[in-house]
Amino acid sequence: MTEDIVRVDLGKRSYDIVIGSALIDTFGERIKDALPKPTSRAFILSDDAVWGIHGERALKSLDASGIPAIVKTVPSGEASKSFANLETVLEHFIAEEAERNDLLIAFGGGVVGDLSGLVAGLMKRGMPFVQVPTTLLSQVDSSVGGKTAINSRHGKNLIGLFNQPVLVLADIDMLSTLPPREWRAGYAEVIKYGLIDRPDFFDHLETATDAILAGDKAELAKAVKISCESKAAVVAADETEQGKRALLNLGHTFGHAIERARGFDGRVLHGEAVATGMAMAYRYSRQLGICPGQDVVRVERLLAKSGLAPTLAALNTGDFDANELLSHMYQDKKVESGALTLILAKGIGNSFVQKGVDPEPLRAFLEVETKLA
Ligand SMILES: NC(=O)c1ccc[n+]([C@@H]2O[C@H](COP(=O)([O-])OP(=O)(O)OC[C@H]3O[C@@H](n4cnc5c(N)ncnc54)[C@H](O)[C@@H]3O)[C@@H](O)[C@H]2O)c1
Ligand SMILES: O=C(O)C(=O)C[C@@H](O)[C@H](O)[C@H](O)COP(=O)(O)O
Ligand SMILES: [Zn+2]
Repeated sequence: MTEDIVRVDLGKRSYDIVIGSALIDTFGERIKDALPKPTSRAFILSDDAVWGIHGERALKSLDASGIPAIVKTVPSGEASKSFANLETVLEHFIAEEAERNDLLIAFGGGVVGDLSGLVAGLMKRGMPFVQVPTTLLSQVDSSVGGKTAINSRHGKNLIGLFNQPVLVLADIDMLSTLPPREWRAGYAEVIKYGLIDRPDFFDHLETATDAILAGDKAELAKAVKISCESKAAVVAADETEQGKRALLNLGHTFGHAIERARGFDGRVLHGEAVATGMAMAYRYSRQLGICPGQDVVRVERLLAKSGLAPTLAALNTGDFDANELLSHMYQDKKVESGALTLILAKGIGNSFVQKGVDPEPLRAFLEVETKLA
């Protein structure tokens, strides 16, 4: 398989996303240019499961390139995006005398990536970091764009920094060990790009879903590349979400409220919540009379075909309370002067940012959503 390179164009902080096969075997050589000095060490942050499966190969490659490595793992899962882990990881790397001219490597999914980016930004006021995303979700979304965060008891990603990596290495072969549920969750963010502004991509996904979720390499590489191109273009235009970057948040105001309602305990994964949140955004758009009903049906159908839940009930985690969901939505980072911002849609591939959302019709909508079968 040939490699694809997608550039994230951010002036001095521009970087490449390398998408390919067996990248991990040449990992050491590939990060050499990202090392601030020839003597820099690699500080690797991973999670227990990913490191158990892929760590040995990564270390072998670093060793072959003569790059010393210090490894720290955290438990797998969303609960690791916590203050406690942030402290543990920082103190561990500081005890190992990490220097600003060393390189931090995020080796894992979005949890490890979000935590690592924050660690890298805080460590001695900043050290460079490389993203090595190992889940579908992290290859198509979280490793790109520099949003880093941990969760607060009040909500999702509320403590964080914009901090761009210096390189992203997306080895699609690593996805061969990913559990099916994680494939599906990551695929929600792939569908998101079609829904935002790529109706052609959405059309393609309607026929290519089975192949992508079965790990067909050509289809997978194409989906990862298109997703990264879409995200890179938005990030280059609006790095810190002053405007159009908010489109990447389609389904997330609902989705993050769902995750918060379940306490980040793994019952609902991020991608699963985003899938349901996107269907809700489309249904709310239909209720407002701005989105054709047949587009909503297509969205719900593709999500269901992908093993994702178009409704809260289909998440199969019990009841949700409309008022609780609405109160969690008010912790969203897009809230302005106390008013909600939602990403709504005029159709498939035609999403837009709606500020100043009126809470009362939304509350009524949520009452209905929490009772849907
Ligand atoms: N920063 C951003 O722009 C951004 C974008 C989207 C999502 N996110 C965040 O990303 C997180 C979700 O990321 P995720 O879906 O990658 O979850 P994750 O990091 O929890 O990984 C999912 C699971 O898969 C396992 N795993 C990872 N790679 C594997 C592999 N190759 N083989 C076998 N198992 C593997 C992990 O151990 C974990 O149990 C959420 O916290 C979300 O908020 C951030
Ligand atoms: O990169 C972005 O911008 C996104 O919104 C991508 C989302 O998929 C991702 O989940 C992000 O972390 C959500 O951002 P937040 O600002 O709502 O926490
Ligand atoms: Zn997301």
